[in-house]
Amino acid sequence: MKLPHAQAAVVETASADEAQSVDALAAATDLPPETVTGAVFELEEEGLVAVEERVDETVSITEEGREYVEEGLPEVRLYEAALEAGADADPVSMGQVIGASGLEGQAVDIALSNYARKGYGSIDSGEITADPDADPGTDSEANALGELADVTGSDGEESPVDSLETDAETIDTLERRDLLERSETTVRSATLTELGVTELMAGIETAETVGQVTPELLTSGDWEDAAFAEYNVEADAEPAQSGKTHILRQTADRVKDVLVGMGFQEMEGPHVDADFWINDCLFMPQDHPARTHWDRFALAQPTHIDDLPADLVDRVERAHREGVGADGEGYHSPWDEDFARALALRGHTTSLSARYLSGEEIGDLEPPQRFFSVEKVYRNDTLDPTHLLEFFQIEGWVMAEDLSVRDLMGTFEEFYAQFGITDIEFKPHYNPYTEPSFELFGTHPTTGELVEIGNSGIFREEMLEPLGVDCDVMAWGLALERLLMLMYGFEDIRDIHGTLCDLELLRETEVTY
Ligand SMILES: N[C@@H](Cc1ccccc1)C(=O)O
Repeated sequence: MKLPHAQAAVVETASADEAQSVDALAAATDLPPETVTGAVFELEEEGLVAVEERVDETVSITEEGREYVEEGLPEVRLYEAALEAGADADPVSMGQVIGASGLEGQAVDIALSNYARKGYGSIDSGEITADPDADPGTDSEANALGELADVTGSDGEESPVDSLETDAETIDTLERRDLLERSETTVRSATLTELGVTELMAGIETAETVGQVTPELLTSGDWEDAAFAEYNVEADAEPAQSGKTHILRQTADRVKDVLVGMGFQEMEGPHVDADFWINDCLFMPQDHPARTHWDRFALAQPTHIDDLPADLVDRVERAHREGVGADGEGYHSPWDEDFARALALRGHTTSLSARYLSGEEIGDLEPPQRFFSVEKVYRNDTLDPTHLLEFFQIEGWVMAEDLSVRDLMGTFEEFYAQFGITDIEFKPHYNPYTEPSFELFGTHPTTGELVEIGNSGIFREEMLEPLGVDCDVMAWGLALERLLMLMYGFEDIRDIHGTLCDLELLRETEVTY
C-alpha cells in the first residue's frame, strides 16, 4: 500500500497492542506533533489505526511560585524571622520582625494573610507570636511547590496533576494564590487496527506527495501527475494570537447596528468643543460646579472658539437670565459669552445633541427624528474600578410630539434586551437640562451589585426653546464600558483598557450579540 510519508512513518511506528501518544509517535518518527496528529486522523479515516482521546489536567508553576521555591514562602520567612526574634516566647513588635525578615511590599501582605491560617502563630495589635511547634518542613504548600519545581524543571513545563503526590486541596490553594496555573491538554493515542497490521505485513510504500504548489511545479507541468497532500482541517493548531478588534470596539459597532436598526441616524462632531455647546445650550448655569476647572480638561492653545452663532447666543443668554415662556424663571446670575466660548474636551456627547438640535449641523429638523452617537468623552475623574478619565458614551435622542417617560423606558428596555440585559432599573435623578430625569441601573452578573449604566430624561423648555425646537425630545447618555461589564462580567474597567488589562479576557471574550 502506498501512503504519504507521515502516514507511512506512523503505521510503521505504531503498535497493535499498545496505544502510543502523538508525542511519543512524533519523537519516534522525528516528525512535528501537528504532522503526526494529521497523519493519525487520516489513518483513522482509512481504518488503519484507532484513535483514543483523553483530557489530561496539567499544572505549571508561575513566576511568583518559582520565586518562592528559591526564597521560601513569605509566611515561612516571616515565621523564621519571628522565631529568630524570640516570638515563640513572648510577642514581638511586628515592625521589628518584618524588618528582620527582609520581606517588602506585597510580600508583607501575603505573609500576614497566610501566617495565622497556616498555624505559624498569631498577629494581634501590632505584635506577632510564633508557635514553637509549627514546622515549615511540613508546610504542604511549600512542599508542593518544591515537588512541582522538581518535576517541571526550570522552563515552566506542565506536569499532569495525576502524576503528582500533592493532594487536590493543596493544588487548589496554590492556584488561588496564583502560584500555579492549571490547564487541560488533549492527549491522543493511536493503535494499529487489524487492517493496519495486514497492510503493514503486506508492505507500505511511501508515496511522494506535494504539500506546497511551487511555480516550478506549475511551469514544468509536473503538477499533472503529482499526488497532493490532503488538508486536515481538524488537526490541532497552535492558537493564533493575532491582532483582533478590541471587544469594546466590537461592542460599539454592535451598538451602532442596533440603534440603526431602531431607526436612528449617527451624529458626529468635535471632541474639543466650546463650553457653549457642552454646557450653555444645555441650560447649565455658568456657575455650576461641573463647570469649574476641577472637572473639565481645558485647552491651553487655542483657549477659545472664534465664533458662535450670534442669534442662538442671544436666545441662550436670555433663557439663562430670564427663563422661557410666560412664567419662566432664569438663573438671574451673570452670563458671559467669553466664558461660553472657552474650549474644553467634551465631558459628554450631549454637546453633539445640542449642535444637531440647534440646526447648526444639518439644518432644522422636523419631527419625528432619532439620532445617536457612540463617541469618547473626557472627565477629570479619579481612576477606579468603574471610572476612567475617558470613556465611550452612547448618546441618543428622539424628537417627536407627545413623548412620555414610558417612551423613554420602553426604548431602553428594547435597546438593552438586544444585549441580553432585561433587568434595567430606573431611579429619579436631576440634570439641569432634563425634567424628569432618570438614572439607569443594571445588575452585575458576577457581583450581583447594581451598576449605574446611564442617565436620561426629557429635555426641558429652557433648553429646547432657544435651540428652536418646539416639540418633545427625550434623550440619554449611556456608558458603553459599563454595558460591557454587564455583558462580560468583569469587575474592573481597567481589565479592558490600558496597561493593567486582562489579556486573557480580551483574547477569549466573544462578542456574540
Ligand atoms: N449628559 C448626561 C447624559 C444625558 C444626556 C441627555 C439627557 C439626559 C442625560 C451625562 O453625561 O450623564
